[in-house]
Amino acid sequence: MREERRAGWARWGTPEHAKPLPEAVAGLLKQVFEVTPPAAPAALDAVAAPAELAADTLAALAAVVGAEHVDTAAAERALHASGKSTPDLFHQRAGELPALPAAVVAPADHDQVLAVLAVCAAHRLAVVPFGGGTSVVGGLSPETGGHITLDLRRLDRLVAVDPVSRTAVLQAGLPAPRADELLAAHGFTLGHVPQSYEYATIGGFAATRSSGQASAGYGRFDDMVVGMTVATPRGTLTTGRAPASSAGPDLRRLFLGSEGAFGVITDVTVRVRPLAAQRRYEGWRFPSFVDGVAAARRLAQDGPRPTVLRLSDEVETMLGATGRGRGDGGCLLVVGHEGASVDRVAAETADVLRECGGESLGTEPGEQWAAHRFDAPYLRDALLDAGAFAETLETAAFWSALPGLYEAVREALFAALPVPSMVLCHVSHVYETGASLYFTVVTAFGDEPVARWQRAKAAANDAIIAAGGTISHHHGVGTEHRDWFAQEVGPLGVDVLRAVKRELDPAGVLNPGILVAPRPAP
Ligand SMILES: Cc1cc2nc3c(=O)[nH]c(=O)nc-3n(C[C@H](O)[C@H](O)[C@H](O)COP(=O)(O)OP(=O)(O)OC[C@H]3O[C@@H](n4cnc5c(N)ncnc54)[C@H](O)[C@@H]3O)c2cc1C
Repeated sequence: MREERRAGWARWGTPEHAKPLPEAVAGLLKQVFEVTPPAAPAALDAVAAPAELAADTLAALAAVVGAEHVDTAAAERALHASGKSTPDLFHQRAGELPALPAAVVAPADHDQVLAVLAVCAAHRLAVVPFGGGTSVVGGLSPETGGHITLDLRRLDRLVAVDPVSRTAVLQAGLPAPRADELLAAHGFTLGHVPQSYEYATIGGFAATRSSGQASAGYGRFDDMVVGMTVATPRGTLTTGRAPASSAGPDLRRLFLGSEGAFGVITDVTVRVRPLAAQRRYEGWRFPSFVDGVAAARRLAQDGPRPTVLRLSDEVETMLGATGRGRGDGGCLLVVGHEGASVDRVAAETADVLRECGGESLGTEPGEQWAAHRFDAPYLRDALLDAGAFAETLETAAFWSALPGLYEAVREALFAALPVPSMVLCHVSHVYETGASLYFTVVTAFGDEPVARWQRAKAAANDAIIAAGGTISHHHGVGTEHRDWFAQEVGPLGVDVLRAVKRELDPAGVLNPGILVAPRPAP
């Protein structure tokens, strides 16, 4: 994994998994967007990283985890300085990392995590938990740098499986594919498949309240978590001792989405499901996005509930970004069924979709989507190599607010972006009461691509709050959404979160500036 991470410097995947741009897209970029390929990315080994930690601090950390697990090499620090948003990739490509850690520390177990936190509290040293490093909201980049990164890669065991209750205890640093591999040996799966599946970890999913592509059937990661062990500078907290409880507020919920600001999640007890006996993915065409949204709502509210439900708007359908565009207009809905009664559920779903005005395109578009479900970030690499910027943002709202939110975000983006730019959207997570919207923006770099994106993103964030959406359905808050998150929860909400943080992390060393801004000095 460490070699793979090196190979993934300044891009999403490793070069051998790179996906070339389709010729038509490459042509469009040159002719319409007039892009020119940028300079090659800075080499990882060229990143300068002067030593920053005092000898006594390094010795205290080494005494806990062993000197071989405290890495101060420049390359290792650079690889842990940020996540994988497009602005992160720009910083990496430029070799300029605003929040370089002073060391990367890799504890072996929960007790070592606790002991590292004690060292950090004693030395007033900021500490950033690091799972798969796939954050897209600045969750790994506190404002100052000079912190230590707590890389959880050695917490990589399946601790226990309870086949009777259908639960499993997974250590936080397990990457999702490895967690599924270990569970498969017991006949189980998580059913959690975000687009970042190849690299993201169990602890990261819990810390960010992640949501996967099959959330319609398996639920969000929040729904899967039945318990957690959390190391804090004040000691250990264990949450979740029964499937349901009315014993006070649910402390699990306090740590789900806490993004490393309240503690370090060291293991997660998850609900697991039997491995799917059958799978079937189909494509359906709807005359318009409005019609497709109405069909998705009908299924979400009245059933039957497919495992995957993914509706592209007209532009995304045309570009075939999440499935195969048919070139004959309308919107593509991908419907996936996994489990034991696929044929029955597929037939019942088909009846409903037909009633809602859908036209079956057979299994080909659905199977195509499934085969290419992880391609988009690789294509983003290819776009960046060509000189075009591709970045995403997401939100969610109640069904009644969804059409207004869709229009408001598109308008805000178009007003802030240069001409020509493209804005694509899909719905990929549905609930009885509402759904998510996921936007993709494609535009040329311009002179200052990061500033260009920041302006567009700020305009979209303002529009989201004004139109009644949440600032994030599944990417989290990090530093990038912090100001809008504060508007969403209000000043009292921020104070409550600060009070929790103060209690668990009195020295304020855990992920400072992530989730909530530090309290201003009196
Ligand atoms: C191309 C791409 C596609 C993506 N697709 C999806 C998607 O489909 N659905 C989705 O939900 N998200 C998606 N994301 C966002 C990201 O993958 C998720 O937020 C994921 O849950 C992060 O997991 P991670 O292990 O990489 O965490 P990291 O990026 O390492 O960390 C994320 C945050 O959690 C904290 N953290 C990590 N581990 C722990 C821990 N054990 N204890 C406490 N705090 C911790 C970190 O400090 C940081 O603030 C995508 C990202 C990319 C780059």
